[in-house]
Amino acid sequence: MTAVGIDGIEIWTGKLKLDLPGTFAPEKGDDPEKYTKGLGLTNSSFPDVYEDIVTMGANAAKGLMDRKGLEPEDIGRIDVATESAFDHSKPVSTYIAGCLEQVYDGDFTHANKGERKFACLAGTQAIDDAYNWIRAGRNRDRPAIVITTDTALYARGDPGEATQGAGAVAMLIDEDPSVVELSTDQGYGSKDETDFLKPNQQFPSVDGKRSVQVYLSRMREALEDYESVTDDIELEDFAYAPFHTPFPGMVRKAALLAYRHVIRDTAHEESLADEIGRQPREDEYDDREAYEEAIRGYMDDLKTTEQYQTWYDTAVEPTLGLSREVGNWYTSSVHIARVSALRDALTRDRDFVGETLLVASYGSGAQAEIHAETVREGWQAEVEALDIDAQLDARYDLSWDEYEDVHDVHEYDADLGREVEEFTQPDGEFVFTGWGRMNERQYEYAE
Ligand SMILES: CC(=O)CC(=O)SCCNC(=O)CCNC(=O)[C@H](O)C(C)(C)COP(=O)(O)OP(=O)(O)OC[C@H]1O[C@@H](n2cnc3c(N)ncnc32)[C@H](O)[C@@H]1OP(=O)(O)O
Repeated sequence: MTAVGIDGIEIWTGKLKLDLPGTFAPEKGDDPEKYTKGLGLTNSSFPDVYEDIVTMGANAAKGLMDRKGLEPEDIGRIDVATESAFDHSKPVSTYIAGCLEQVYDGDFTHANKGERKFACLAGTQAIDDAYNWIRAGRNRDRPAIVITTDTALYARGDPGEATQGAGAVAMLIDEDPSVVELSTDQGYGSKDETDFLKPNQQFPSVDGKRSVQVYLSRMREALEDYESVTDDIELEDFAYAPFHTPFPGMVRKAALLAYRHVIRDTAHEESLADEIGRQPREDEYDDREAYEEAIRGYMDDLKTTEQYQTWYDTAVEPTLGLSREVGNWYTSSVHIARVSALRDALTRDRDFVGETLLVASYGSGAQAEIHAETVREGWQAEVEALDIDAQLDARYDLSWDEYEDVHDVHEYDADLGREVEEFTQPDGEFVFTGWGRMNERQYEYAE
């Protein structure tokens, strides 16, 4: 079977940044370490006044097409995953295709376009759709572009305000890919949950603490479902485990839970037994409460062991590099975790072809999905081509007052009563220019 997977990746960050420990924490009266150590975040990216989900997505897609030498006629499909859409009918992919048609000869008339929604999981689902379309032989030898793009903003004063972010990732899905091949095996954990939602409103209604528990429960189910279609997972089989990362502290919790699950009844559990005992088994306890108490105690001990720390530092910590610098990018979040892992492998000059990643995606509402990806010949050149470090360095550092203005600019219903000037100069990129006669958003390419 011909390999199908990710052939190229491009990232676009919002061009502004908010320093969480330095600017946000003092205004909130918080200890800066709540951000750096607790949540695990240093900065959040924000969109400048002329940026939105369309400009960020189109800029990422243009970067990808230029680097891969592609024209519109080469692309068979454009899918956008977002939970920040501003239009209930016209998909964001049509706005993005319209942008791209301004700068390329030819058009995307022939391309199938769509928009995927399942909170942060939608990007992974859009990759699945493209994979299935290629596997079904309906692609006429053409690749798909999958774009994940979000402005992850929360209402001012919501606890989620600490975990905002904005950016986009464009990925080329093709046969014989140069970055990773996707596995056919997948595991799901899916339930109707009311933890994070936006019923006809821009900013989410969030039960933050519950959303953390829902994330962990769906992940555990997805892991069990994945194991039901594959052999039991062996820790040694995976070089990295990129998770959906709303904030790195969330992944710290998920990784510990996954590790405990995976090592049960293995030599790893035995080798820890002298130090922290064996894992509690439910049938050894009178009731569920006592069992859960024992599990919590075991987890507290487990996270301090050298064995666990070594695995975490090798397979998980390196996936959090970009997230710490940009915050939550919703649909893009697991995809920048994958890129962070690949960048770590590059830094370490790892002999990486044929190694495997265990990728764990999640969307509120709620569903988790787990699958494996195998690193392909060519990954190195693709990762070396990314210019995300330069983009991060060039971000404008917002003061508190400027942050308040930027939040208002991007809030649909806020009435500032004055113009807010842009903080950066557009340079060879798509920009938002205003509204048209049917209230559509309009864009231009700024040379
Ligand atoms: C949204 C998605 O993308 C989908 C999902 O993944 S859902 C799962 C994640 N949920 C979200 O991201 C929802 C949006 N976020 C939120 O609602 C909130 O930011 C939150 C609930 C995650 C945290 O809110 P909070 O109440 O302000 O923070 P709080 O729990 O007090 O502190 C955060 C962490 O910092 C730690 N901390 C606090 N002060 C600290 C300090 N001075 N030093 C070190 N650590 C500190 C806390 O102990 C806590 O860590 P643990 O959970 O490991 O104990």
